[in-house]
Amino acid sequence: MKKYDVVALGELLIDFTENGKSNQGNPLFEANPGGAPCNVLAMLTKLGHKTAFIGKVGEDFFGEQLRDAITEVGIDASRLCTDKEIHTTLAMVHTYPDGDRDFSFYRNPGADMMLNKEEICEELIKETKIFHFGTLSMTHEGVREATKEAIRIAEESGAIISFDPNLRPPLWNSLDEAKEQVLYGLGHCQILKISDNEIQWLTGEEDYTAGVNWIRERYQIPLILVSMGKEGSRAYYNGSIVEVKPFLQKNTIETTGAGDTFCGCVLHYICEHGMEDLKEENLKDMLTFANAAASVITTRKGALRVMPTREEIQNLLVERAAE
Ligand SMILES: Nc1ncnc2c1ncn2[C@@H]1O[C@H](COP(=O)(O)OP(=O)(O)O)[C@@H](O)[C@H]1O
Ligand SMILES: O=C(O)C[C@@H](O)[C@H](O)C(=O)COP(=O)(O)O
Repeated sequence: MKKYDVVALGELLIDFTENGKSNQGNPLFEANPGGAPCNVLAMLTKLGHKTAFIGKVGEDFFGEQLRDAITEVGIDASRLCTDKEIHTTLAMVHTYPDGDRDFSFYRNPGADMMLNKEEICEELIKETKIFHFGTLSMTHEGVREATKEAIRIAEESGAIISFDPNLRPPLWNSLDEAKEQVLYGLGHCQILKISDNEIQWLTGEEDYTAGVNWIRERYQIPLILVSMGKEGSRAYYNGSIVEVKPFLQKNTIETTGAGDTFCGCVLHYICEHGMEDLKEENLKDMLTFANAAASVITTRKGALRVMPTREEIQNLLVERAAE
């Protein structure tokens, strides 16, 4: 019996989310704990799963805030390292009127990039059913080596590997380098969550199914999820393709963390049902639950601390089914 359901590695940072204007008319920003892999764990923890995080923050005020936040939501933070010299990574989140967002990162360098191979705890990774990662931990050499070491251990111990590229182009020296690392991720995962714009960029295919076929001709990934923002999501599993419409909300304010919430719910479903022999009705249930949860997060600022409860998600499902 493994101790953890999901262990994730990657960035833990502060998302400065725009929140109104000061009396002088200057923009105000709210310091929300964020970082894609930890957002995923926060959703899983909310649904009752045992999770742990591997990453690095600075020995500073924001680093402490982040350690407190992930501990408070119930993620095991025993392998969250601190860097004495490099500050915690920060991201400014610029929100558009429809809730969509863009990031400006303050990471030159940032503490999340300073994680190194020696800090990877083999014992912890051996104790997880699922290992999850993205590509912010692959933008620079040292942390990339650490990520690959963690993947090696996870593979050796028979964990299911989950990958969400979360491509942030300004963080890469070149997009060719980004592509090379995304392809590395594809070669080492059994669950891929990829967004509409990422699959188009990676494969050169406008059509998502053609994009998935491009991936499948090169890599054997049993479960591929394409998240399509306001269009909902699709699951590709063996020969099945299932699409579920989104749960549009009247009060969407910003979509940061929607993809991570969605991904957390997919991993939740896999923790409960396994990866074998998923039927179309399973895939539909999984996507419906994940879309519903993700839509709730678009009505809240931040994500990590405010993940929906199982009850909130179920209430939304019941409410929409009755419409
Ligand atoms: N504006 C929105 N309203 C309702 N649901 C949304 C909205 N944007 C995203 N979602 C839900 O969140 C999921 C993930 O969002 P998406 O933007 O595709 O991910 P990512 O943040 O990784 O780019 C979507 O599949 C959809 O179900
Ligand atoms: O980790 C990142 O890539 C950026 C973070 O600032 C943010 O918290 C995030 O994870 C957004 O993820 P998404 O909106 O779910 O794609």
